[in-house]
Amino acid sequence: MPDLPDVLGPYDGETLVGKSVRVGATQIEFWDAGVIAVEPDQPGDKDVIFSCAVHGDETAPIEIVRDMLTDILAGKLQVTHRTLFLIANPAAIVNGTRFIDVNMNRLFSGAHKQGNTPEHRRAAKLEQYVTRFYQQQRRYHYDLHTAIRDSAHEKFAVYPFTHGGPYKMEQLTYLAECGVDTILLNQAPTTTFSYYSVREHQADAFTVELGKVRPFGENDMSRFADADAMFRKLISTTEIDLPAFDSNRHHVYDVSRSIDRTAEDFRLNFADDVANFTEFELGHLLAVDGENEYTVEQPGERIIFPNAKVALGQRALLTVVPMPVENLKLV
Ligand SMILES: O=C(O)CCC(=O)N[C@@H](CCC(=O)O)C(=O)O
Ligand SMILES: [Zn+2]
Repeated sequence: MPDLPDVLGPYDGETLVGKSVRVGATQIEFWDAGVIAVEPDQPGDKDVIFSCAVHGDETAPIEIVRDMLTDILAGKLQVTHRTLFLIANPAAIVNGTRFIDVNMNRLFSGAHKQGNTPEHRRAAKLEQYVTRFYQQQRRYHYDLHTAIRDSAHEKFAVYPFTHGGPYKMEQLTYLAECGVDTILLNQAPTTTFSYYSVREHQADAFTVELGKVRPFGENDMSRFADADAMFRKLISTTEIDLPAFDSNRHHVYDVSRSIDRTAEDFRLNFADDVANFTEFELGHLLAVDGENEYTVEQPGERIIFPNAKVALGQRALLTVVPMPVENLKLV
């Protein structure tokens, strides 16, 4: 298992916390371990957050963030817009696990007040850092992840619940340019990091799934080239020149059901290697939660994020149904 400094370069923060360095016309401040604010002297009108390692074993996003930081510190990537990098759970990275005590991506929007583990405390601090950071009117937050399973759509993003608000064509196009051609529309409030930024800070925020979880050293970084290039473009260009919105580029799925594990004897009725977005026929038994059986209720219903090992009371499976892009309220 690599030590934190090996995987993050100098960004573990123990030596840098409270310090700042100057690179050209940019100040780089180390607010905390894994919390790095990049402040151009004459910033543009966007505030951009990239977070990674909300799940500590999702290594590709950590490498993408590390490489951006390395290039910023070397003066090779010039930042135009204020940018905050959040390496959310360094302890879980060192441990090589999704989390230490609890899943951090269930602890935002105040849910961290329900406990006192290191993850609860870190989630509370991350909220404070986000609040401290956002100043401009145009706010963005891309919370970068990789998924446990293979996926029929390798790259996809969760569009947090908009409370009836429209979906932004510009954001869908930006994500498609990143290679993220598939969007899940969440239809309820959650305690995820991306929903927190949407709800509390009116940011355009997304959970972005960039591929499959792999250990450090096993990521094929060429698979992230488009995303990496667009992330860099976002922070270094005053206004990105995006192509016009094209509905044919996007696969959209509506979240149909969120199935929680409530019983000790929870099981999924399909194999561990069944990929995200796999469709089952109507009536197929998907999961058994104690006395309750969950079967496919709608034609075209597909599974996503299945995980029988989640803690009691947590989401063990989502189901989604395809939605024609034409049905979306777009702006
Ligand atoms: O692959 C999996 O089963 C989990 C991948 C993952 O961490 N997904 C996020 C999605 C967050 C969201 O719904 O916005 C999570 O479960 O936290
Ligand atoms: Zn994740």
